[in-house]
Amino acid sequence: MNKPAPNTATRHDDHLMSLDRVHRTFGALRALDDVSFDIRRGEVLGVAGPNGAGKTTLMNICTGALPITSGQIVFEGHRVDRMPPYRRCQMGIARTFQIPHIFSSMSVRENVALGADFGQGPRAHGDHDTHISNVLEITGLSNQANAPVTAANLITRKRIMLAAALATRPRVIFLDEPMAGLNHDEVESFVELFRDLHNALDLTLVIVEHKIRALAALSQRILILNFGSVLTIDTPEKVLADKAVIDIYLGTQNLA
Ligand SMILES: Nc1ncnc2c1ncn2[C@@H]1O[C@H](COP(=O)(O)OP(=O)(O)OP(=O)(O)O)[C@@H](O)[C@H]1O
Repeated sequence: MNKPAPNTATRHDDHLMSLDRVHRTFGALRALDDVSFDIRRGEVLGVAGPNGAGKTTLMNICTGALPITSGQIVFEGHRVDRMPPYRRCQMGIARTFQIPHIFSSMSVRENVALGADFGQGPRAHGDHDTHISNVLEITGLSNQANAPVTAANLITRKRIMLAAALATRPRVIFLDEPMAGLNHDEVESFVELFRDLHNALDLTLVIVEHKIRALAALSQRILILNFGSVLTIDTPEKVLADKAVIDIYLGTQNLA
């Protein structure tokens, strides 16, 4: 695959990905309305906001599931907003979904191998099997690698989807509500897992999550979307103390 020419005008070494005046409309509805922000290399960026604020749409336009209406998205100096999902994936942009997208008729290892195949491209590496084994190890799936996925519970399905995303050798993973449906102990174990992944790998994580305490524990910054616009983007401490954020979002959340 030929790499597109770098967009030097918008390149910034600290910025892995930049959104510039991005709009996404559905008919008259502005799901994303003039959204501009940068994702910093190596950060965990939390994304939160009320229902319908545009969080999933943001994931979709960054990863290629939806085109933008106007604006631009730059990743590692390259315009990516017109690229299909598989090309963005090969450049290092991966995602996971709120409801696990995995193949139940396949084994855990086969699901992860599909991710590795999908992520191949200009960054293809040598030892496929070792890479898959390493991903299974770091996601805690080694001891069930050859088991069929059929009987897996929700948290295991989420681990398999995460492992498949990691197998693509991403630079950034967009995670859409990774803690949804998990109980308190499972949330704690996922927070630990994300911390371990973030520390062990050269990874940037963008996490959409309603479980705001877990999100604050993980993130260096939190972006709050409201009616398709960026209300604020700052440290968890500042965002959680922001009166506008409390009024439009946190006041309606269960913070227990
Ligand atoms: N394919 C679509 N067609 C029409 N409208 C859509 C489509 N996808 C999203 N929307 C609308 O865009 C707005 C933003 O939706 P989105 O799913 O991005 O919000 P969200 O912040 O992820 O919400 P939630 O927290 O409930 O998941 C909503 O008003 C939604 O109804």
